[in-house]
Amino acid sequence: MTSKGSEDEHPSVTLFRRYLRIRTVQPKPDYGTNPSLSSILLNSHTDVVPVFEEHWSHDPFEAFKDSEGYIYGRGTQDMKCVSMQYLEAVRRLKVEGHSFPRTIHMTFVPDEEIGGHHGMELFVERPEFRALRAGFALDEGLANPTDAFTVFYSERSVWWVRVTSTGRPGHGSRFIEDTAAEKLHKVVSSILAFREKERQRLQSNPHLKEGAVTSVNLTKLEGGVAYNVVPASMSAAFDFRVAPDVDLKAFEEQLHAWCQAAGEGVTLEFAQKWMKPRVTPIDDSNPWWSAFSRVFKDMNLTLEAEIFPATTDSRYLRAVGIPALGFSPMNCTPVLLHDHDERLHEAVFLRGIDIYTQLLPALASVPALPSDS
Ligand SMILES: CSCC[C@H](NC=O)C(=O)O
Ligand SMILES: [Zn+2]
Ligand SMILES: [Zn+2]
Repeated sequence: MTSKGSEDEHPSVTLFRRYLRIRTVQPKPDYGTNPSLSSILLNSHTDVVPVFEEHWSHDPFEAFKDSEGYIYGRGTQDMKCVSMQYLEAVRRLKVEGHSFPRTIHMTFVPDEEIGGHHGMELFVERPEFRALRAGFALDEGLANPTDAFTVFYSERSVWWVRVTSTGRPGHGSRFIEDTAAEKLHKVVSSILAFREKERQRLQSNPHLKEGAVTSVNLTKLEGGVAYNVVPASMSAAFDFRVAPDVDLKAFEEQLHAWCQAAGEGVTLEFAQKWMKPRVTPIDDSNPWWSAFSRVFKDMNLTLEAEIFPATTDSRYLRAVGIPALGFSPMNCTPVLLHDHDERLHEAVFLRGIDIYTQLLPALASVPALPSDS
């Protein structure tokens, strides 16, 4: 038999022949990996967000595939596709007998959808994580409805803020002075005016993408006991996503100033307050970026670099000094993460494996860097 190995060959013989193909010839033996170099980390989270089954065309956990090839399911985009593409690309490269100077690690982590506080946030502090010696990481991105692919080099800081307003209570028929509602209304107006300013700034500049401006939404209003009782306290909750170029200290002072301007007894508290925005450089000063972007050039694929509008586990990786890019290989695909009828075309999924099969050798072959020693 002269072929590369066949189905009737004993698997041990196939392995032996694969080993023989690795050129471990002195004086430059290709031993495969160089463990003195930092590794590549392929991260994905395994949890998914809840579903409203009544709004789905198909059972969201059946992985239904329609006659055109669209696969429906929670996690098809966010981000079970990526976990499986990593595995399939690595499997393909191993079957083909490749080895690279840098080790490739894959992590499958929990709890990302609820902030990663019991997942990646803890993991990056563990000795087991440090032992991976990750020099660069890939994590999730978003689909792109056009022919282009999007890559994310930073993300906005999540700030969840509750403003509580206290004031004078009384009978609902009276003109009571200094009510909680009036003061809360002032703060809500200030914050929503800021929201409108940022919205306009985004809308009027075609060069700005969503992640480059700060967003805020009023997401909860709480308080009150009865129609005819003026309450002593009311609160409003806001979901801020602060752009990475914002001075966070000054922004926090602005929030306090809006509360103070509304009157006495208006305070704020944070339910989430990310204070470590980081940006992975996307120019040739960053050899990881050079390797990553070169693959897209070579494959003749368009790449658009953006700031991730929400949060991912990449923030924890970047905060401990690991350059990370958020990338989910889905072009020509509407952004359906967290949505009803989340779906992905099987051809896009398969193409993604091809892309990782090109990307991983390039990243795992980045020559030794000063940061490796
Ligand atoms: C701070 S916990 C929130 C995490 C969530 N991540 C993905 O959707 C998000 O809302 O961005
Ligand atoms: Zn996700
Ligand atoms: Zn998600």
